[in-house]
Amino acid sequence: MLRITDTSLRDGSHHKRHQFTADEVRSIVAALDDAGVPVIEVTHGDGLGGSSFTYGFSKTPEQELISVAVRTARNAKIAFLMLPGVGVKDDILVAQDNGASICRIATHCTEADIAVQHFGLARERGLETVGFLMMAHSQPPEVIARQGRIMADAGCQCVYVVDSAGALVLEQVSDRVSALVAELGADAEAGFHGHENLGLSVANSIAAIRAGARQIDGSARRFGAGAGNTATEALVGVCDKLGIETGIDFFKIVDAAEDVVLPAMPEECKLDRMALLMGYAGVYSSFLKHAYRQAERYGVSGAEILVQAGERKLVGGQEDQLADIAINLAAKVPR
Ligand SMILES: C[C@H](O)CC(=O)C(=O)O
Ligand SMILES: [Mn+2]
Repeated sequence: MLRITDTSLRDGSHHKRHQFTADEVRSIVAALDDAGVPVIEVTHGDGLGGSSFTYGFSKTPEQELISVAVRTARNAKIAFLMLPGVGVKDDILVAQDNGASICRIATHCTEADIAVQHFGLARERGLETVGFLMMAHSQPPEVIARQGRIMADAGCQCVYVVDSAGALVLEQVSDRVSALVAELGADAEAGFHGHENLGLSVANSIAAIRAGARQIDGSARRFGAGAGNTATEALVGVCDKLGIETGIDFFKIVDAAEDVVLPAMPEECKLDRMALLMGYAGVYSSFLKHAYRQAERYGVSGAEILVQAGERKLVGGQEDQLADIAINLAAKVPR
């Protein structure tokens, strides 16, 4: 059976500027769990420890949200995300104490080695592990496979191709997933996390499944960074039609997305000019809100900030450079 992880309560945190309340988490987890979603990810958008000046402060401490999610879910497992350096090993232990059982560790797709000790700790403590190779469009399949091998050797049980920029197009997904599957063999599974910036997240997820991915991320109502993630409910419907079992009830997940998740969203995730530019230029989806903020602050074009972020090949953690680009634009510094 394909395993779908719903990340609306983690990737959606970017879109909500990390302002989830305990009540929202409670009602969304209850609805997703009732629909049969097997894994629900809950954390600050930038992972454990993300609540900060750089990334934006959480309204409710993420560990409290994790506890609420664990107490609410009857069947779903609760996962958390951590980026080594943003969070630290102790954060993993606290999340486990709060009842989370799946530890997802994300690195830029050339830097898997910074996660080795975190995978080791998570496995030692009996947590299930997932590895995220972020900005996977920026490296060819063989590099993704080599980096996946580093994660698997460190104890990662499923390595994800993460299309953080929503920039991958169909075969570019299957080529990366196939390379991972060939490299990992029986040592670990492969997964895929998509963004909708070029309107391809469901199709890309199917390409990933056909290339051998066993785990796929979705977000109900696409609640996520940029144009949002693969809509969980659309993915479930397409999987039903293709005969791919997910264990999720299509009618219940459609209702959950519309009646419970949508009311918690500040607005729908839009496939607009800014999102399309991100997909086209290969820009990290979670830069979107930061780009809007800097554009407003310095009176410059948000679209131009994103285009230059793509030219600079910025990666997650370089949010401060968006301010630098905006300042240069305002001062009309030639690039
Ligand atoms: C920390 C990022 O938001 C992880 C992610 O969802 C992505 O790279 O995409
Ligand atoms: Mn994402």
